Amino acid sequence: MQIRFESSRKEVSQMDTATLRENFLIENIFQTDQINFVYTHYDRVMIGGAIPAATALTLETYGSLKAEYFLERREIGIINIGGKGQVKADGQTFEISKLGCVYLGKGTKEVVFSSENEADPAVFYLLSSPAHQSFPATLFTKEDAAPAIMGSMETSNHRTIYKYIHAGGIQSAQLVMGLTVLQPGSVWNTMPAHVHDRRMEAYCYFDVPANQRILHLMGEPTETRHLWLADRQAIISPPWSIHSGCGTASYSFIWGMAGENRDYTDMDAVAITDLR
Ligand SMILES: O=C[C@H](O)[C@@H](O)CC(=O)C(=O)O
Ligand SMILES: [Zn+2]
Repeated sequence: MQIRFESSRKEVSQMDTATLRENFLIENIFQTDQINFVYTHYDRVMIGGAIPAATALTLETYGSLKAEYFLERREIGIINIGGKGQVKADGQTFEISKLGCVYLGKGTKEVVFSSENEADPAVFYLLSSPAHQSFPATLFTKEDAAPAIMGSMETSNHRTIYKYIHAGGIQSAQLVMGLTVLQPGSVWNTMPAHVHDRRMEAYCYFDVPANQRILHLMGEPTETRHLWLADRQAIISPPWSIHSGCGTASYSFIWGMAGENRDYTDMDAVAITDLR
């Protein structure tokens, strides 16, 4: 497991492209028949992927967690961006289709990922944060998520936000998670941008056409930087950073946060005209 330490605002303002990418871009978590994680010290969030194809995959603990099992002191949100699959948690099986979400709380001992069809395997995005309290295992489909339409065609940011894990949805200790689907022809996410220094955030872009890219923006609002991301790549957003992107085609992405609260609307908006 790769461990990423924090960078200060000042350091980030002086990073070149390669250094920015080393610190914030997550390129290779999705590998067939593997579970891979990156551990970020921003709120101790773990960002991972699991593609069970030829075999089912069991979520194992990592030495650096010093825990008997992965979810001993953690909770996890799981969203499927691939074919139909299953998540088995302490004997309970959840069927999870594309864009479905399963939440598993602290104390869940055995977690197994599997796919219905090896040729079209489930692709599970995993986001885990420390938890002090246990909440029930819960499955949500995208229809359960009370979709919210945002933006407009005229400003190229027409998109649907599906909120799964948050104060008004699936209950958790601190994890907040959901996904956003851009309407055809719209390319901008999270514009106007915002910060929420009470919570870190991570984005994982998917359904990006192979020869297209996402121009992701980060940094303090008056000190922005950009990185080019491809399909199924994720990016860490420090609590003081904006997180916004523009695609060369329409796309979707999973967002997820951990920190001080679980209120989706706790954001400090940044006026477009104030960005630098
Ligand atoms: O704190 C919330 C997150 O940044 C995202 O939910 C924003 C987003 O999906 C969007 O505006 O497109
Ligand atoms: Zn945000």
